[in-house]
Amino acid sequence: MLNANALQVSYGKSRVINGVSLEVGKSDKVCLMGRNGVGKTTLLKSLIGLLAPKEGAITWEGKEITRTRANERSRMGIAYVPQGREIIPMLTVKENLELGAMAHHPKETARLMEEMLEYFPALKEHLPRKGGVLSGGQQQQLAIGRALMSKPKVLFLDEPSEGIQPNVVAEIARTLNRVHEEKSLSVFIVEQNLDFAFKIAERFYVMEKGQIVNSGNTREVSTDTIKKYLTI
Ligand SMILES: Nc1ncnc2c1ncn2[C@@H]1O[C@H](COP(=O)(O)OP(=O)(O)OP(=O)(O)O)[C@@H](O)[C@H]1O
Repeated sequence: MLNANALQVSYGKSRVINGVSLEVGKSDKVCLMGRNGVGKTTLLKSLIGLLAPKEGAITWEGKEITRTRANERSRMGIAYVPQGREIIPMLTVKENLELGAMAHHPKETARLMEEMLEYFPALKEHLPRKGGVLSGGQQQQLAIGRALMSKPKVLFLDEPSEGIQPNVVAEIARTLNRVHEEKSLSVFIVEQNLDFAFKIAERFYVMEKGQIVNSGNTREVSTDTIKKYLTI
């Protein structure tokens, strides 16, 4: 479904992604692991259209989208939950969720909201509250809910477990697996929390210094092998 081929991404003269190729299939569940600063967020931003690669190509359902803007990729079904969540603190929870449907599916907002609250019932009682007053875990659920309101085919999440209580992290894993199951949603998670990532992902990629250095099936690799890449 989404293919990246030999991507190179730089900030000015500093090259951060150096020849990355990867694939996210239909109804796939993938995690991308690696230490701080190896380029995971940079790679994600280039896949969703926030950073333009210097070299290489990205295709979506067979069509080249390397220079397609993020907004257009969102219309095609590519959604993104950024690191730090980026919910709008002064808008209510309901308004934050509505934003997800506004760009491409405004007429379906009510139906999508109902569906979303099925997936995240904990948000129901907070709908009239300002997003900024929610706990970190609730804000993460809100950010995922908002992304799902855009009816994505693939959801990219940047470190969704960061700074969140273990019970909420487990609930987020269950919900993502449920949406995957019921909607054939593809999920691509950037993570450093191995347990969480492996509760969801069927495949993994590991990055070091801007390159993919290991990949495979999560059931066929020992967690110790992956941990070696994550510890300093
Ligand atoms: N806007 C920017 N301008 C210049 N350099 C940047 C910028 N954003 C990131 N970098 C650099 O690019 C490298 C990769 O950063 P990136 O955030 O992609 O890594 P990461 O693996 O996602 O790390 P983390 O786990 O800390 O989020 C780092 O050396 C970082 O300092």
